[in-house]
Amino acid sequence: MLRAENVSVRFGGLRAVDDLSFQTQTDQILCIIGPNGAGKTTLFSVLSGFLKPTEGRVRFNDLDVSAMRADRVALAGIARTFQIVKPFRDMTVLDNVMVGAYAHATSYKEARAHALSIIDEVDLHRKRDFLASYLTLPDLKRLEVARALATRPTYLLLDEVMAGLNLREQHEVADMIEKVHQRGVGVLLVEHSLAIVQRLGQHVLCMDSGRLIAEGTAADVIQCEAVQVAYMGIVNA
Ligand SMILES: Nc1ncnc2c1ncn2[C@@H]1O[C@H](COP(=O)(O)OP(=O)(O)OP(=O)(O)O)[C@@H](O)[C@H]1O
Repeated sequence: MLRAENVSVRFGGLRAVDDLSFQTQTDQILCIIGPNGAGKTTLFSVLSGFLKPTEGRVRFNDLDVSAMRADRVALAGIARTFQIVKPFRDMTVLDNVMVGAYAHATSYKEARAHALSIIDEVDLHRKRDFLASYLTLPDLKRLEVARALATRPTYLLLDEVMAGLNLREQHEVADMIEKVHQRGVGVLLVEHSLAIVQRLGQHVLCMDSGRLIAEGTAADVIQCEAVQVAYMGIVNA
């Protein structure tokens, strides 16, 4: 179970996240939507230990994530990707994924075997010896997910992993996310593409100005008047 309890994050006078609570389980794909600046990435930073909340806390099973360093949170089982892909560009795909695999591996052999199984899972096996700098954007996204998966997460936090992809590429990445989820990894997704939210989101949260303004099924949240006004810019919804 991953639970945010009354989490607030203030940057000076700005409440980037404002008294937000929710919980999710590994059997769920949770999508977080909201307009630019709503606080989605800030919330991910809190959930993954990169940022301490000003108020409230995050619980991951019995652990208080808000009191832990980001590297400890990752080791405990929460891995995140970033909006802007950040691979080691002058390293191969395999070496990039091995960096993540060393989080739990005790030998080169074990790290390599685990990295290869993850590379298979994300369909990058034919490109495992390519330098990351030679990958296309869709493959860079796969690599980003692979690097996170290599740390053996219980929860995988994907921040706008579809950004910059066309609809076909988005659905290919969605296929990969479903496959990962089916083997028991909890998935949290910050997503702008409503087609993907409708496909993947078993539970959807909508944020606006740091606050949670709607929560429920994708259909319910997308039809909610407050969401249509805040997110889709529909006046008199
Ligand atoms: N380190 C920071 N210092 C000051 N303000 C910040 C910082 N990080 C984020 N903010 C502000 O907090 C608010 C929430 O930002 P955040 O990036 O979490 O939103 P978001 O919903 O992820 O937006 P987007 O969809 O554009 O990525 C914004 O007003 C942003 O400018």
